[in-house]
Amino acid sequence: MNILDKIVIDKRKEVILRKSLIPIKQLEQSVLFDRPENSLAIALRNSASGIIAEHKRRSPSKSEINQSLNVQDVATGYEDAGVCGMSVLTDAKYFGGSLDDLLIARAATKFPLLRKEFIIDEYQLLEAKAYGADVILLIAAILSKEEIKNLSEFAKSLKLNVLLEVHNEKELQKSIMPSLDMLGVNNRNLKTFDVSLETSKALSTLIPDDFVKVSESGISSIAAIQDLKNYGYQGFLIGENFMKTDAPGAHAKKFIEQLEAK
Ligand SMILES: O=P(O)(O)OC[C@@H](O)[C@@H](O)c1c[nH]c2ccccc12
Repeated sequence: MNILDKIVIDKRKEVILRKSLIPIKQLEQSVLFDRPENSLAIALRNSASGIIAEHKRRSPSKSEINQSLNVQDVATGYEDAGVCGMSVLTDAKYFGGSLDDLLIARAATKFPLLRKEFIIDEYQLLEAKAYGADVILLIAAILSKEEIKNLSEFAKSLKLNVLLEVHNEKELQKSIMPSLDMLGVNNRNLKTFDVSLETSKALSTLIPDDFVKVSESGISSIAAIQDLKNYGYQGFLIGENFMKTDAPGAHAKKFIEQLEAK
């Protein structure tokens, strides 16, 4: 069994437990529930840099990245840096994140927030909304076409943007549908952890132009972004390169300045 299978098995158990602890009604009563759409897709289309910066303490591929930072400082640092939006890992077991991280980031900022999670159930979309997310991630490798359709349509009804993540042509072919806003290509194979930016390049021509194209993972240089822009990418999801430093916001700021100077 690969790591992704393990994560999904644990996630199914976690969602059952969460549902029994917090009823849907309570999530819907969150003061954050009725917020208007705050579109990451539009922010990316209008941006010169297209950076989405991530909060990630650890990961199965890297174990520890940074355990000492405070999510509020990271969030305000990223917002000051001028990134288009922030991705917040909320999985606890494998990534050391939580829904409270999302809530803290929401309280501190106004830019679009992505709940970075292994979504398998509509309940997690209600949680995302209730804790302040504007965008959700759907991972094609763990969902059927039917599930992608149902979850993305439900997300749209909650005024959440949808970023659909693929890693190969087969996942892409089953996923293209109008209820998605952005198509992300993960350069990291979540089953083996191999990373190659060639994955984004190879899949770029197969993504219809009406979706904002996002390249995810393993991006650490200005040159890589310039290269990916030539393949039509408008969004660049960067985690470790910023999070491994003692001041992710300051590093994101410098990175964006260099990018915009080119
Ligand atoms: O830290 P990196 O290599 O810059 O990657 C960030 C992000 O793309 C990565 O964390 C990610 C992409 N898709 C995911 C799905 C689940 C968990 C994590 C991810």
